[in-house]
Amino acid sequence: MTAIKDKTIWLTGASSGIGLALAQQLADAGAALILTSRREQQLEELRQALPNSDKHRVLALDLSQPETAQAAAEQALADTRVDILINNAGVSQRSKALDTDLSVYRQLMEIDYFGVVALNQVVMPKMIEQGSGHIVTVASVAGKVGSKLRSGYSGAKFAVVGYMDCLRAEMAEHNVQVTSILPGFVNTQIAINALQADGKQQGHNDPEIEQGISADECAAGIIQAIQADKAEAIIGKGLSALAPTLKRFFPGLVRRITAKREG
Ligand SMILES: NC(=O)c1ccc[n+]([C@@H]2O[C@H](COP(=O)([O-])OP(=O)(O)OC[C@H]3O[C@@H](n4cnc5c(N)ncnc54)[C@H](O)[C@@H]3O)[C@@H](O)[C@H]2O)c1
Repeated sequence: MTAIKDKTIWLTGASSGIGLALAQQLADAGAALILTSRREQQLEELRQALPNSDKHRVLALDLSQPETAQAAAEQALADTRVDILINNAGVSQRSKALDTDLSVYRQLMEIDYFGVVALNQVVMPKMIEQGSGHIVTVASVAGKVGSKLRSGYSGAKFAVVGYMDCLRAEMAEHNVQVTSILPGFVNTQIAINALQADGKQQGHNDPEIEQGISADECAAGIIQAIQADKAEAIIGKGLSALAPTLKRFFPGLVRRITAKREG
């Protein structure tokens, strides 16, 4: 059982969507937060608006440059205990495999995969020394089931789910919990910020994302999964949340559905 109150929690992607909802709920629950995303000013405004603002701090990092982000975080957190790391920052994709520039695949891997590996390497030595800790990554149902227009995103999310499985095996002897979160559709900026074939943002929402669960519901589910030390938690409703189970028992059905659906 992982407690939240008075824990130091490093949260990435805190400026928007699921991360913003997590920041609010974790601060309400009495955590001391290290807030990460790219823009320092935006994070500082968030920090000041949170309950117990003096307990929280800001650490702006660009996870599309994992080596630079890792070095900056190592320096900034050298003397800081981290009880829980929540790797939530991420970027999605809306483009066909046939058209997508190789640089877009690399960018998705940098942020959604290498960014996670880089920050985990900052906290792992601390957690091993502490004899406890919890590493959480917000992956996706797309890390279990592929569908159209997401070949790079799904590739990065499948990779991160596999990496987290290995990490769980290696961290067990150190009393470090490892949790992968697999959200279905959640109504955030994810589709608006999704990369297209040329690397430009899509700039508009998708109907299925608009009809997804709220960021608040998703954040509440993530906190429950952390508290219960779940290895993996699917959070969502409808087909997007059922997809991993359907794929396991009815793979042919899932292949037919994904070939038919436009996104
Ligand atoms: N919304 C969904 O339907 C959905 C479904 C499954 C998984 N997810 C995952 O949930 C996580 C949060 O996404 P969201 O839905 O809140 O989307 P969002 O676009 O609203 O938020 C993404 C967050 O990641 C940060 N980020 C993006 N690129 C970054 C970079 N280079 N460096 C540092 N921070 C960066 C953004 O600043 C923002 O805070 C992502 O990992 C996403 O893949 C979302």
